[in-house]
Amino acid sequence: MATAGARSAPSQTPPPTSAIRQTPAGPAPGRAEPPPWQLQRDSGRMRSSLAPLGVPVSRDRDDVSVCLSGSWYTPEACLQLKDHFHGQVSAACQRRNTGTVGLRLSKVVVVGDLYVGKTSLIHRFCKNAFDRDYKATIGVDFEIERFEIAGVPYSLQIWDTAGQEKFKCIASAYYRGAQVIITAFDLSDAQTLAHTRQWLADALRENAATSCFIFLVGTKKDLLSGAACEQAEAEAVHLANEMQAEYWSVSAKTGENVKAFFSRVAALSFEHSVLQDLERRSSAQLQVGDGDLVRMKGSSPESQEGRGLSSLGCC
Ligand SMILES: Nc1nc2c(ncn2[C@@H]2O[C@H](COP(=O)(O)OP(=O)(O)OP(=O)(O)O)[C@@H](O)[C@H]2O)c(=O)[nH]1
Ligand SMILES: [Mg+2]
Repeated sequence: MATAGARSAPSQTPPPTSAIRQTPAGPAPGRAEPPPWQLQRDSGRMRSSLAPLGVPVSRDRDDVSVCLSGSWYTPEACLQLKDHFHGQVSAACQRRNTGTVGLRLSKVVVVGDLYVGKTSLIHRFCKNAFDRDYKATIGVDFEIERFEIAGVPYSLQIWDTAGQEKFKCIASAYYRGAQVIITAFDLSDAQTLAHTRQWLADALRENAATSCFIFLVGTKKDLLSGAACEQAEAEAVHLANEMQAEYWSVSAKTGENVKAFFSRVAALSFEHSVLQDLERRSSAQLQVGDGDLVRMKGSSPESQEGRGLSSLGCC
């Protein structure tokens, strides 16, 4: 597999408050970079937590070391590589000052050709199950997955959309409001990779590119090996670069990389949500602060009307 750069879509420059660092090169082969979160199973559900914050220790390194190990890491596709949450996010988590983030659902939309394995990928993650038989998704379906990240509850609403043409108009009605877009293709079918451009374009028609994380995910990794796999991945990494997407390859059948992939999705969107919330609250506070200043000067808001802001100064 490979992790490659996520884009938090704006331009390629991370927003000022973005936690995601661009890393010029990956860790040495076999040396796992300390992951920012760790995974726990809780009643069959995936949970992720960052504990303790900022301390480079993981009790469950396997998935992350796979995705970051040198043999899979592809720096040419990597726009950003995350190894720590943004300082403001860590601090907010420690102070339990994450606002409404724990109450909201972050929307993840999975798109791609029929039969590429979108439903299977989601089921592997959410239910730890795999079905060999194909049952086409009709329209859309969704799963809600709850996490705990750094002690903060966090939920992803994962939308599974139909790849069949006849259901496309139903499915596309659900693209709007996505925080994460996952474009999936079958590693053993080059056509499905070529089609991901169109799938992404369709999803972005309903979403501001600057507000989404985009992933390109090659499925059915178990079907390929050796040179064929390398070739397929090289092409995918190339396209991921163009899309400014982060590339992963997974197998719903064996479970390879599935947990690590969704953990990354959760971590990135969690961090983004917390930063957004902090920004929103600090600008709201600024506005309230202005009002307080007016009152502190000893006059009612009404009496200030008609007086310019300059008249509120201390002199
Ligand atoms: N070998 C292998 N087969 C897989 C894998 N993932 C899915 N499949 C098989 O591929 C077929 C299609 O999988 P689905 O998950 O239903 O595909 P989909 O993308 O949801 O299809 P639509 O709902 O029609 O868009 C099924 O027969 C799955 O068992 C995988 O990782 N490895
Ligand atoms: Mg499906």
